[in-house]
Amino acid sequence: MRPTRFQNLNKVSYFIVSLLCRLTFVFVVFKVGKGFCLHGLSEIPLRYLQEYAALGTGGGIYHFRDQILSGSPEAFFVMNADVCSEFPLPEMLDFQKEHGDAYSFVILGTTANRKQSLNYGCIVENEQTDEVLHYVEKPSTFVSDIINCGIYLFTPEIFQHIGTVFQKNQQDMLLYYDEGEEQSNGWHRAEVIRLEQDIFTALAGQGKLYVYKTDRFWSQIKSAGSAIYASRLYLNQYHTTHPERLATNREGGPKTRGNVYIHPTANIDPTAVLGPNVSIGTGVTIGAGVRVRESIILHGATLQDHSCVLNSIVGWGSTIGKWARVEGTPSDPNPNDPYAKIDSETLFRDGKLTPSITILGCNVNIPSEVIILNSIVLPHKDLNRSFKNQIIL
Ligand SMILES: Nc1nc2c(ncn2[C@@H]2O[C@H](COP(=O)(O)OP(=O)(O)O[C@H]3O[C@H](CO)[C@@H](O)[C@H](O)[C@@H]3O)[C@@H](O)[C@H]2O)c(=O)[nH]1
Repeated sequence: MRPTRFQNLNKVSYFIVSLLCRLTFVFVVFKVGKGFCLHGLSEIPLRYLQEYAALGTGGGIYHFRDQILSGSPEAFFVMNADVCSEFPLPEMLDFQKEHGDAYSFVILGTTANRKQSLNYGCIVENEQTDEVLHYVEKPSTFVSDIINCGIYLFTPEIFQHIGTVFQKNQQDMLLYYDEGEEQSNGWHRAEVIRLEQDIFTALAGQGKLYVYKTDRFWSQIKSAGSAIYASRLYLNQYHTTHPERLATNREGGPKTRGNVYIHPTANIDPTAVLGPNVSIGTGVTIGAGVRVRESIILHGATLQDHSCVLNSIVGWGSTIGKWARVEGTPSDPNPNDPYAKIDSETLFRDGKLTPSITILGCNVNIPSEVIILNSIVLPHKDLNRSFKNQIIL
């Protein structure tokens, strides 16, 4: 196994707490000898825990607390499933040891610009100690430019705090409801606990909650457009973590520009030009004269001769005909603002589809010599003409 930042780290389990598409990752850390230890990532046992209803991130982990705490871990990470990051987990563990007491909790924070900070949890810290003094979830006016990244380090003590909120919710429900079905409904509602509003807001200023600030890459992945941006961040990260994964210009291979990942099973004509920010999946076929930029081509797709794919995601097994052009509009953060984040905008603005990347679902067929612009094409569609700014069902 390749050495990773996690090597020498020992004994971890990994849980996914989920309901439908609501996902939270829980990453449990045990103490071995003097330090905290994590395994090589490929050896982590993975368990999938399914909530009976959406319980909120706090309620979800509280519901499964016995399983998370089995084996008496020293600490565990909780991570929102819709973020990408360098995930500085070892650094957060070190930070916890240096700051606060052994029972303190750590939030990963980063800096956002004033306007965008309103879309996130905002943290006011003590600049000397990094203690969280004040926490407001998505405030309506400016509170702080340090935002919550949705990555937390907890000790088992967090469950006492969540338990207190749970009991209070239960008492409130008992006061409210008298009988039967309504009461069981109330029981469920007592279990719904949001980490941010119900726990962090109360813990702020109590000497329990600290913020570890990162200036490394971090982004939400909430919209389709952010997938290409996230791919760019990870490809860039490969320069330090996995340089062998980045394609280089070799004789007989395609011409690459910037960061490009090519799966070894892909079959690419040497006259194709790929990059920057291109990821080519397993078994992809790319013909002569093809141009691909800022795109993700998923496994089994075929790009026929002289086709052009820009700012797009091409689904599994899709085919793009000769001389066809598949193009989207990037929705990257403002490159002139170092703290700008990607806007997780909705699909529609003023009743119109917002121009964004083009996405082809799986097994889509694009005929030769057409243009597909800023569109979302659902799976298994056989198109017969050009489309612009459309969702094709
Ligand atoms: N299992 C489970 N997961 C949940 C539930 N509710 C939310 N999640 C998961 O929790 C994550 C965030 O939930 P959102 O409700 O989408 O919140 P947000 O707008 O992304 O804001 C959160 O993330 C920001 C950083 O990306 C933070 O800045 C903000 O404070 C907050 O934590 C997602 O991965 C979501 O799937 C639930 O009931 N059950």
